[in-house]
Amino acid sequence: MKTVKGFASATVGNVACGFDVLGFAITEPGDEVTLTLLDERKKDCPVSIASITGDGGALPLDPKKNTSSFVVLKFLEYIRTHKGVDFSGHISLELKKNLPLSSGMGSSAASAAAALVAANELLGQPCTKMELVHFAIEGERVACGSAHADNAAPAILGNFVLIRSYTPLDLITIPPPKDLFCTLVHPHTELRTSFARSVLPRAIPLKTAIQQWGNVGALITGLLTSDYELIGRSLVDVVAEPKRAPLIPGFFDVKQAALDAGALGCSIAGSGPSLFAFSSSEKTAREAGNAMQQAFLSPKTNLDSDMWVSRICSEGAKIL
Ligand SMILES: Nc1ncnc2c1ncn2[C@@H]1O[C@H](COP(=O)(O)OP(=O)(O)OP(=O)(O)O)[C@@H](O)[C@H]1O
Ligand SMILES: N[C@@H](CCO)C(=O)O
Repeated sequence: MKTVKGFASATVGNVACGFDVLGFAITEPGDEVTLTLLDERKKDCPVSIASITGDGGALPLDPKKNTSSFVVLKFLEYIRTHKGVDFSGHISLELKKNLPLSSGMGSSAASAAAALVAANELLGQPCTKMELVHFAIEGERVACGSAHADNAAPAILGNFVLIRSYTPLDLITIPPPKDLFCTLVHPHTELRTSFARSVLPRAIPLKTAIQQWGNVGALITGLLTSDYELIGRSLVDVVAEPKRAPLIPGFFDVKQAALDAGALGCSIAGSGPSLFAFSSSEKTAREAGNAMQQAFLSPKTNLDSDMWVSRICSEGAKIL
């Protein structure tokens, strides 16, 4: 009986201006998926979920509905049709859910990415990490109805990932500047990605688009040249943030608290309700996080929160 444990960390989608085209991974927290290879197939499905812990009973045990098992099913189908690997055994899956659900921290993608690296290892690495990204993206469709890649791709590949094109998928990995630190603050409230997407406009004025793609280009330049000041002034989102900010209690106060504490910039993490901030030192990143948590605790919002300070993860999903 062979057992493999995979790990994938939280990710931040959009990075302010890069709606659905830019995301990055942090080093912790993350989800863990343990896969055990059994000789005999149970029922007619090659994957079953033996246990899920840390989700308070919220997540589906149906292998076609949980992102972790769903993506393994897609992976098995792919290696049968494209790699000639006809898997006749059974995979039993245990999910240790460390990321909060509907948090904006790429929770559904982390489960999928951890399961995929474990499945790939279990079956002798038939796929590259780049191939695994395709299945992880399909997992996002199961989670929220939209196959966006800005959590799934960095969850597998690490670093910043820019999605130049979805069809065909063209991903560009961007290593982080040396002294860039991320503060992630998760207020204790949920916001479903599917709902946060439903409030967005279907079309945007050309003037708005011009502002947005100017910032995306500048942010990428800032990352590639380690120009922290440029990174900070490019963290501007005129498309999603104005529509989603009202869904996050105290958003503007929390963002201002981060900036006042010296952060380079601050915006919604993915679809929220978490916020992320960038700083050019760990000390400032911690001070920004403390200030953001205090702002969430103000009488107006009175929300407890969790905070993580991390460098950008350059490793991606891994075997533990
Ligand atoms: N393994 C899983 N982990 C988390 N959510 C899952 C998982 N499998 C299925 N889901 C479903 O996905 C939904 C949560 O996804 P959602 O995209 O809202 O959260 P998120 O991943 O934290 O957000 P974001 O993509 O904004 O970072 C829930 O409805 C949940 O039932
Ligand atoms: N790009 C996605 C990320 C979800 O975490 C969105 O903003 O809906």
